[in-house]
Amino acid sequence: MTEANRILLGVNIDHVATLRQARGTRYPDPVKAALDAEEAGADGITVHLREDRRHIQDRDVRVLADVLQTRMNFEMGVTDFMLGFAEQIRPAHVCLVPETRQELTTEGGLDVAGQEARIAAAVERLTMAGCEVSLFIDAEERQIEAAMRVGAPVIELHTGRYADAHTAEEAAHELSRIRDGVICGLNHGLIVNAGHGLHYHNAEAVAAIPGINELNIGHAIVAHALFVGFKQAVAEMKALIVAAAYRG
Ligand SMILES: CC(=O)[C@@H](O)[C@H](O)COP(=O)(O)O
Ligand SMILES: NCC(=O)COP(=O)(O)O
Repeated sequence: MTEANRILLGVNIDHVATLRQARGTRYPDPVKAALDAEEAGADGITVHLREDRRHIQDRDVRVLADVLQTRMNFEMGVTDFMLGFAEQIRPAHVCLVPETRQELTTEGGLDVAGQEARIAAAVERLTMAGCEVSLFIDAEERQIEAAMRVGAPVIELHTGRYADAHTAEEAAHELSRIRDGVICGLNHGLIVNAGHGLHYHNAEAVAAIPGINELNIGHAIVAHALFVGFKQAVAEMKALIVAAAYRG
């Protein structure tokens, strides 16, 4: 395998915490899931500390920061509280995401082009704290160019529209938008990740896009883990995307 067809898997453990929060129990523990994921080949662990704390809690992030062997990708909305929290924790990666309280899940990409000064200030604060900042955006040229202007070295392209496509034509169209986004990001010197809604039947096509650096996948892995165990679920996803990237 060469640098050109290497792909990384970031495992999002939010929905292990969703199950715990549903009953207010101490289990299942997302920290245990993170450690199992690392043993099974995860290259990093993603957590989204939502403003409404529906899944991951502040303590989870603090404990993970102490115990992870790989690296944390900390997803957060652009708020003063979250910026201060990230400055304390100093995760290796911070991914800025849009957030509304009522949404079922993250619905679209961050509008970087529409709020460049605000995002640039956040990127600068986080960079000063030693975090590599990525922006979770739609695969649109104007958002990718804005990401570059605000100084973020990394973008994560939102694959939700591809994942939610109802027909093969729609999926092909959304996939080609992601492919164009990857090319555009690389041409602007950015590291390009992707994620959201990817599962065992749709991730390969995204992994096969040349130049993509990392896929962040959570819900599908946690769901599959119910039947095969967490390590096996992670190992299967890792094998699937690595093989797809290798085939190209
Ligand atoms: C930003 C993103 O795409 C994911 O982290 C997603 O937010 C997972 O958590 P939710 O299901 O709470 O949206
Ligand atoms: N940023 C996307 C992510 O971390 C995982 O999203 P999902 O696989 O839970 O939809």
